[in-house]
Amino acid sequence: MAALVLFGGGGDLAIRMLLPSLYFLEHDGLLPDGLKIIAAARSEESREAYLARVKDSVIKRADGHWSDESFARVAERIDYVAVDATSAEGLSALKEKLGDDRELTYFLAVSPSLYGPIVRALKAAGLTGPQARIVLEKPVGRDLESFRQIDAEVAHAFDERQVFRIDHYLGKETVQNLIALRFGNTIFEPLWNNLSIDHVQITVGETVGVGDRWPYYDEYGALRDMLQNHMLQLLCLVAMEPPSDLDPDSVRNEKVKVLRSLRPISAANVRDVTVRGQYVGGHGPDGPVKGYEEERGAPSDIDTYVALRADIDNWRWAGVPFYMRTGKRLPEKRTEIVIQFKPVPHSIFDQRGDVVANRMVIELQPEEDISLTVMNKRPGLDQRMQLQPIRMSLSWGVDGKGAKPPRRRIAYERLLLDAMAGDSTLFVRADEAEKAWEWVDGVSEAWAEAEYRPHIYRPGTWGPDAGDRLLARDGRTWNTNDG
Ligand SMILES: NC(=O)C1=CN([C@@H]2O[C@H](COP(=O)(O)OP(=O)(O)OC[C@H]3O[C@@H](n4cnc5c(N)ncnc54)[C@H](OP(=O)(O)O)[C@@H]3O)[C@@H](O)[C@H]2O)C=CC1
Ligand SMILES: O=C1O[C@H](COP(=O)(O)O)[C@@H](O)[C@H](O)[C@H]1O
Repeated sequence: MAALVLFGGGGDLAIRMLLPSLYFLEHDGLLPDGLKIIAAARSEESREAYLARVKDSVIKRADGHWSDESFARVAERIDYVAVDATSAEGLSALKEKLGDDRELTYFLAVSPSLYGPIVRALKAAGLTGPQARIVLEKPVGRDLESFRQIDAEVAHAFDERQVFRIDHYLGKETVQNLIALRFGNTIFEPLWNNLSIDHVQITVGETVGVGDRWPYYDEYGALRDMLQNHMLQLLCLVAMEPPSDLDPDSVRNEKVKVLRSLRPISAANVRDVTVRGQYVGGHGPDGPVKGYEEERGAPSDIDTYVALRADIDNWRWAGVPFYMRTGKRLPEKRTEIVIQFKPVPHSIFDQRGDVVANRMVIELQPEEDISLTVMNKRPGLDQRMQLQPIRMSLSWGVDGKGAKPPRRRIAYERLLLDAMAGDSTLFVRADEAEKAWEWVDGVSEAWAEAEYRPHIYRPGTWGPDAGDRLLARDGRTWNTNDG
């Protein structure tokens, strides 16, 4: 029989994301027959109390998709067990519940510092084996060295084919749609290079602050929390060469090549090509909000905002900057990739400013959409032809048939199914994570060497002014989505 064990089953990620994902998979009849779900954490909690917490969380997310029957079915699979997962003895209650089950998927929704100890304990308890799989949440480690240490510990008990390093951005529908757009169509590929593309922007804006997560966040900052993983993965999917097929290794080989081509950033140019920021207190959309240092209760040099210019040194992308920015307490929850095409080489229209360069916006949040801005003629009998930019959306259901868009899935739904089925295409291979850490370590070392402290920014703004100057220096501006 198969079992999914959620270590950290009582924590924020599990309650807010993983259990609701499992409910939706149950609702859609996609969970494997007979699958048991065992939530494991140290706190003593009855199964009933745990299920009540899960139910509250699912109801919050269900939004028109709640079903008592579906919840009853998923609840039947769920058990809760109090364990200290860092020692073989601590795992005895779990071992008992697993009995003879050997098709085991372990999901480590715990602090990365526990990955090594938990893997050691699983091995010592005899709970590893060729049919077991382990899912590791990001970030694995906080730099290249700690990544390698954790990876070596994991490798004592699991082969690479059994290890699933999760990056939930890869489970987002639009991210997979980007693969479909690039490799399921012929029209974009001839344009997808430095001949037609001026630059690329990747923005991940969040309105929330760090809040209670500061003990974790203060060691990682925006660079390690978001850019090392989610944002570099997005960059890889935009920039990679077409893989020969969709096999996990074919895709991941191409992503690694991109990471290897990233130009290192050094202390000599770090102030020109990167920006660090940290929010202070002020007014958010719902009233006054604390600054990061007030939340943390002490001064801190950590970045809650980072923006940088990445250059990919290969034939396709030479001279095309990839600008990336992410931060907490920004004005909008917005995740998007902007492909900015070059302007027309010569305008035949009266005023050059009439012609706006084409732009493709791949929006992941708040809406999922891919749109292309093209120029067309403004209707009318004006003597001089008037142009206007038109945004064509490739959204679900915008095909004139008025189809109702499918429910927007939680990214973890896809990834949980894939991990249990052993499909690692949408997971991060060890060498990808290594290359990403190597590049990001270069940035953080350059910050340290150049003694680059974060600029402050007010909540509800798009970060420090230096973030705008990063693009202004190259004669460009961030996408504002207002036309
Ligand atoms: N929260 C989020 O939105 C996201 C989180 N992540 C990653 O997911 C992981 C978990 O994060 P999050 O849920 O926020 O963290 P939490 O602190 O909310 O949860 C951690 C969980 O681990 C359990 N735990 C701690 N020590 C042990 C132990 N020795 N044995 C068994 N269980 C233990 C805790 O329960 P108890 O104290 O009862 O043992 C708790 O259930 C982290 O790696 C984080 O970086 C990644 C993306 C987003
Ligand atoms: O991994 C993380 O992601 C979330 C943002 O995820 P999203 O799917 O809502 O965009 C971020 O808030 C968190 O700091 C980080 O650890």
